[in-house]
Amino acid sequence: MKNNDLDWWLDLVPDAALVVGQDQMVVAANARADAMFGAPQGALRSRALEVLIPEASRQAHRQHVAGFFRQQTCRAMGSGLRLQGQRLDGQLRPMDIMLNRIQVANQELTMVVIRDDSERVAMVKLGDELAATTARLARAQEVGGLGWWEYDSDGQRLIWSPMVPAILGVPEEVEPSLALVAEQCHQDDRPHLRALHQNLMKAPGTCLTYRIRRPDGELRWIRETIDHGTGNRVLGVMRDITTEKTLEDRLRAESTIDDLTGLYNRKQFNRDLKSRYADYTRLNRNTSMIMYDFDHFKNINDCHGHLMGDNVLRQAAEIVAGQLRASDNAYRLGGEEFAIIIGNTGPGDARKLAERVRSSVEAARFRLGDSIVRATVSLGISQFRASDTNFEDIFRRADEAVYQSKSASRNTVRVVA
Ligand SMILES: Nc1nc2c(ncn2[C@@H]2O[C@H](COP(=O)(O)OP(=O)(O)OP(=O)(O)O)[C@@H](O)[C@H]2O)c(=O)[nH]1
Repeated sequence: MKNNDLDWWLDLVPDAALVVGQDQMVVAANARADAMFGAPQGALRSRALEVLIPEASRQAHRQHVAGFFRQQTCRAMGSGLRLQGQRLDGQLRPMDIMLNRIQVANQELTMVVIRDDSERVAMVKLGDELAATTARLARAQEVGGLGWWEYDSDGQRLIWSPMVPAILGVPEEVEPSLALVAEQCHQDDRPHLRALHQNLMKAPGTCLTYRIRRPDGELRWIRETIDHGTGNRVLGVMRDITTEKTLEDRLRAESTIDDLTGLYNRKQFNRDLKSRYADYTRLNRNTSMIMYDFDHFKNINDCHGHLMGDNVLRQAAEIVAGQLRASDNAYRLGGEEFAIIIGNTGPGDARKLAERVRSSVEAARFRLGDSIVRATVSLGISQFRASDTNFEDIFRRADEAVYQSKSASRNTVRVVA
């Protein structure tokens, strides 16, 4: 090939191409090469090749080129490496470079064909990031006990994430099937789950908690939320909530507070009464106890509904709590039965407090929506006695006193000291 053929020939190359002499000067460059390196047309010619190479790679590049001229080969440069070229504005670009020996007018030259590798590098990076995100997400789902399934009503096809079989305790390769979930579901919860599955297309927005029995016999609590998938698809998110549920049950069992009224519960009442009895036997410090029970409470439920009944219990508890001193404690013993333990108080003070409780409940107007209800309570008072053999004796007498109030006229106070 002759020198003047070189430009014509380079223009035929579909990629950016340069021809470089052994002195590493650019002998010729096509328009694509100029554009790739951000040079005005023809500006690359007669430049040192090194201006197109990032500073950090120049040393390695010199050795590479020297080696190349010793071997008579055509090869990809730096295969396996991420090569970068430097544009004249200093910007670095990933590049794929092919070297080829050519002879022009008896000169040994190198033809350098360059492809901009940015897109491929960006795709590889994106792929790596996607793989990392997918792995993180899978791990998060595993840690959180979270699985998902998607049902396509057009193709009647179900797919699920690997966490679903893991939650169900079946092999990962098991064919996705909602019938399998229903089969494992606890028999008491199964009708609800089946109803949900039969109406999947109307289910988005639904949340269901159910139990499953895994093949290894383990019972698991699942909370399933249904949402819209893409197109005609329904998405189900299954969460294994066994740990939370167990904790919740334990906390409830350990709790000393009544959920409805916020007063202490029966468990705390027994503890406190026992401790007061110990004070009485050791220090001769007496305690009074008031017990009270709503009158004809069944009528309130029957006439105004259970919600109103709950509301009366809640509001009355607030009213009563407002009557107490810091040393008094109020309890809900169960149902519509309540108690107050009063420290260091004689029967006279206990009676005054009981009367205040009675009259404030009687005076209250219990409201729920537009409804207003009135209620009364029957109260009984008792104290520890020297003949008592355990802490429950005072309780039995207070109960007896309530019974006497009910038998008298209700809405009254009786004492069985
Ligand atoms: N709303 C509501 N009702 C309750 C709750 N606990 C118990 N009850 C109701 O309280 C009513 C108690 O009824 P009974 O034991 O017959 O007593 P009563 O109707 O109050 O009649 P007397 O005690 O004889 O005055 C029942 O209808 C129970 O269902 C509760 O937490 N909320």
